[in-house]
Amino acid sequence: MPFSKEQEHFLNEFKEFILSNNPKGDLLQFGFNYFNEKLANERKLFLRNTYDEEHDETRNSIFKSPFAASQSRSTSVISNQRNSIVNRSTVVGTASTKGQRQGGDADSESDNPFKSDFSVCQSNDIKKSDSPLDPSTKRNSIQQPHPSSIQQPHHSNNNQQDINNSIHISSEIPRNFNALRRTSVSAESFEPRSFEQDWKPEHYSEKSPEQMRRLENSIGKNFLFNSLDFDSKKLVINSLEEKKVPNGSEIIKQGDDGDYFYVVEEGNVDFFVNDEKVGSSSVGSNFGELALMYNSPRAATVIATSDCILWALDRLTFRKILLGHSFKKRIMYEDFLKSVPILSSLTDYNRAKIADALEIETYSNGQVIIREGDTGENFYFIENGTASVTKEKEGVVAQLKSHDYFGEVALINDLPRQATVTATSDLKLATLSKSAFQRLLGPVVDVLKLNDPTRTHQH
Ligand SMILES: Nc1ncnc2c1ncn2[C@@H]1O[C@@H]2COP(=O)(O)O[C@H]2[C@H]1O
Repeated sequence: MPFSKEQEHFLNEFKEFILSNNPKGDLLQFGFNYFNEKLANERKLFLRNTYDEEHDETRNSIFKSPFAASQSRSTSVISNQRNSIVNRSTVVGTASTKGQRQGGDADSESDNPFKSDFSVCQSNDIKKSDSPLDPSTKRNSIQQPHPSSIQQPHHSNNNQQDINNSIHISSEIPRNFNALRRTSVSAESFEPRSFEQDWKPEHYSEKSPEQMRRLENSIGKNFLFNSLDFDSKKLVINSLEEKKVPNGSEIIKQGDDGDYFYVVEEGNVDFFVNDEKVGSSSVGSNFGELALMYNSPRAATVIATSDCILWALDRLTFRKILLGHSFKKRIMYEDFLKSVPILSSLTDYNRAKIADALEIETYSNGQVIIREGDTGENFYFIENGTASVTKEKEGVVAQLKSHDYFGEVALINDLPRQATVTATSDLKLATLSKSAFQRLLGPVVDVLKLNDPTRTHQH
């Protein structure tokens, strides 16, 4: 049977790529990288397209997404800053009179989404033979040499051409290529719409109406789930598997392939990168998303530090449902947050957590965002546009532009707002609540303090 046009094109493209890079040695790794990169780009384009569709009400808006430059579809992402994602019942903040707000608050993650009496269980006890949660598993130090950093798809900076041509794979053979070969690439296509009719997750098990109500009550508050429409939420709930994990178990091992994403109903876990503790989390939190999002090896080892009840979502359901919705902000804000100087010292993981917590506000030229003397509730990054900072006694004291931040002084010093900030163009802001600011910007607080514009006045 002859190849179809599409198949022929596909093969030719790969052939050309091999010819132009002339890889020597580990061809399999080379091929893996090529297709992994393609998959990542497909995902990114998909997310942007979905974002476009969701935001088409303001296609003519003049606000620009930080990712706009990456699109030759100049009317697409650029023009999509709708004031709230109302149609999907995902709104957390409604449009305020000050500005318009959209997005979810990952802060709600810190609420206990599982606090209700939780006897809804699937009796999916962990299979000893193949489960990463095998309670008999002892914590081993990691044998496999492994890149400590989180592997992420390459993101060239921003134009459609770049996206299409962003496969820049070295033809050099990785020295320890066998040990480092990543095998977790997933062949699943990133087209949620195509499965909606017939696709059922592998571990799908209908919950009773009573179980459903209780599960929905408990996880509905988690930011991961409150962005889902009714059908997707039902699918996710029916796909969750309960995992009981004894204290001391290794739930995830750094370097392994990603199989499940976890939400903690009960108990505490610690995270280790290269055997060094990097954090911990407890009730209502979630983990294990990175390997599934980026098709990369597990970035950390996760150990239960008490008996835990976890809800696990399989990789495919995670990718098909949650990735397209709940983690969209991570993908959308990844490049932006990387390019904000104050955040450059943070790890990718910390920036991802910030992206989860961001909310978007839009203001028109002339609108006041914060007023001198008010109580400080939020911290802001300028995603697009300009603003001026004025003090009653001094007049204009600063001009702000894209990638600048403001609103930190009141939060770090526990003071009323020290100045008024006014939009001097249409303005798009990414904002963090005070609690998210305190929780997520801890590592950069010293730098914020050093840069505190009121510091010279105080000393
Ligand atoms: N500092 C950290 N670096 C990487 N992963 C972390 C960190 N802290 C917590 N984690 C979580 O540990 C998980 C290990 O599996 P994943 O790489 O899939 O996803 C990871 C994150 O959810």
